[in-house]
Amino acid sequence: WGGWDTPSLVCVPPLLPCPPSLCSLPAVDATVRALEQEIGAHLQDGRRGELLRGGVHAVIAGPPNVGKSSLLNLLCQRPAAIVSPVAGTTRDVVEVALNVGGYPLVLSDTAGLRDATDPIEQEGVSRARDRLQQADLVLAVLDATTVATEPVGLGAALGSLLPPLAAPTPCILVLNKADLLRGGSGGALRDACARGNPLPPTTLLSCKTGEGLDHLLELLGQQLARLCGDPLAGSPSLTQSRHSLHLGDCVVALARYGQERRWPRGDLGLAAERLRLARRHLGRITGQVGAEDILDIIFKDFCVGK
Ligand SMILES: Nc1nc2c(ncn2[C@@H]2O[C@H](COP(=O)(O)OP(=O)(O)OP(=O)(O)O)[C@@H](O)[C@H]2O)c(=O)[nH]1
Ligand SMILES: [Mg+2]
Repeated sequence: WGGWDTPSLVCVPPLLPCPPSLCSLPAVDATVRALEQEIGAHLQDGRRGELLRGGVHAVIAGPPNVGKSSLLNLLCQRPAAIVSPVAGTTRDVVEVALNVGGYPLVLSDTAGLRDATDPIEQEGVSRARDRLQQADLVLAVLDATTVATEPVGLGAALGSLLPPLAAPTPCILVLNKADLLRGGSGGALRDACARGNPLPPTTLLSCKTGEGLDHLLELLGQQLARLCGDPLAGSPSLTQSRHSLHLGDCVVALARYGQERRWPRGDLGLAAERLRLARRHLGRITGQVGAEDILDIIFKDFCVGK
């Protein structure tokens, strides 16, 4: 110790490596990695939160006159869609919101899928195909009195009915007009429904008598539970796309922090800036919001000015 006139002796030498117990960077790296993985797992929740908030979009599809509109009316317990014996009755998409077993369902009735010649019906079929591409769940309806009675034939009928979908979409096959089945075909179809493979969950139904409705509701409940998960179990779901967006940006910023730290000559200042950005994206969800976020929420959720 040389007193006040020898300041170099009291400075901590800047180039000495910091003792492991004091150096916090590896701990920060590990925490950031864990956070990145945790947020990534939330983002991989299969849109469960969004489905719980906005409803599972289920589309009723099938050839004309098989009872699609009758099915919609049966499920919503009111004559929401026009039913008639004339094939090609439904043109526009008819949408109803329902609650099935506590899960929100947005059910759409669509025009019968066929090569229509009438231009208005063609437009209806085109809208039906568009809806199918956006569906979270498909209720494919066939006429039980005209289909093959063994699973392979039924699977082929289903395959030729549905257009190739953008993503693998869960499906329930409904064989309607069961009240009209004669002879042994009812039994054969029941066997096919029970056997499953290569069919999706399949049920016989009569929209006229209500026979098979309980089984259909059971299958619907199972699919909804699979799509939405149990909202009371596990980690909270992301119920708004805004949350997913900010969490996605946050993960990107955390990943860039990691890149900066792995790079042999990575810049600690830039790495810190990545963390600051990540924190800002999280803040947009947790309440540290900017003016633009407030406007966003007002216009999105409260519809002021629309
Ligand atoms: N017997 C019997 N008839 C039914 C059943 N479901 C529907 N129908 C009749 O089948 C006809 C067509 O029913 P819709 O519900 O309009 O059929 P759709 O598939 O919507 O027809 P499009 O809109 O033309 O594609 C109507 O006459 C219904 O009353 C059923 O379970 N049993
Ligand atoms: Mg219809």
